[in-house]
Amino acid sequence: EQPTSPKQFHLGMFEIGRPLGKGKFGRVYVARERTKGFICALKVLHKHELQQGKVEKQLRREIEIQSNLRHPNILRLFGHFHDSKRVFLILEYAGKGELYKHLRRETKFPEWKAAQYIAQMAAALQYLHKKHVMHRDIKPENILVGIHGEIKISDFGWSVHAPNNRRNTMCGTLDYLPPEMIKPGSSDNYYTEKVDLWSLGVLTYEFLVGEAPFEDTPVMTQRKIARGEMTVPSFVSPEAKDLIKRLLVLDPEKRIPLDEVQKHPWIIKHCVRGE
Ligand SMILES: Cn1ncc2ncnc(NCCc3cnc(NC(=O)Nc4cccc(C(F)(F)F)c4)s3)c21
Repeated sequence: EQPTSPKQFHLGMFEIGRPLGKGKFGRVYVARERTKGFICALKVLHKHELQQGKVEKQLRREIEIQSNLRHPNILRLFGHFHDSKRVFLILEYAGKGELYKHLRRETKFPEWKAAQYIAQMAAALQYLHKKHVMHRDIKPENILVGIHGEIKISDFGWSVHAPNNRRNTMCGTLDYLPPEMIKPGSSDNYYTEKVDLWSLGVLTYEFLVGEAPFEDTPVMTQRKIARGEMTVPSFVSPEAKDLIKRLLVLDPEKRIPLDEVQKHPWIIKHCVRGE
């Protein structure tokens, strides 16, 4: 009989629904798999754009890394297929869409909500780091919200296995880059998964304040990051400020580890046990 999870997918298997958004490299649609009515998100990438962007290897790495990840706060990549012109990613559908849209609409999150999101991020990052995978592009734009309000880290297009001493020129915002990825390279400027701890600190700040801590012109942002120069507004609670300060530490080795993030007083205060 028909194998339950056919390894071969093709476009005819899906009924395409509304567009969910468009990224740099392609669009995403809700899709329903015809035989079982299974709802997913289908990301369509155009091969010529991937070739022009010289990112085919990155995409293969993303597919390889993400197909082995199973965590409630990490968006699943169920499979992929291609036709003559396009590559398709079959992704878990996040029912409440993009987190950054919620953040922009609400300006900033109340401390209880920010703490729950950061606790879920820390759990997902702990799972990733145990597999020596660093995401390297943690920011609100890469976080989706599931139907039950849980967050899902997504878009592993920049993830790699740690440690990594190749400097991929990152595109997009500088706001989330840690100092060790900004400093002009001494030869041994390799970096580890601790880069995600810095980004978690930037994310905590942005959830509570509504803007990134080093936001400025590109040149000034790089300088502020390299010096760890930022101020936390007085409306942020002392506990939240303490966690931000322990994550935004210039020396990667001195950043608070993820298991201590999950036991931090600010997280404990807002995350009801056994929730
Ligand atoms: C908006 N939205 N709302 C609900 C919802 N539910 C699920 N998904 C959504 N959106 C898609 C989220 C993504 C997940 N994984 C991605 N991966 C990727 O885009 N990879 C990728 C692309 C181009 C180039 C490269 C390369 F080569 F550079 F590596 C890598 S995008 C949803």
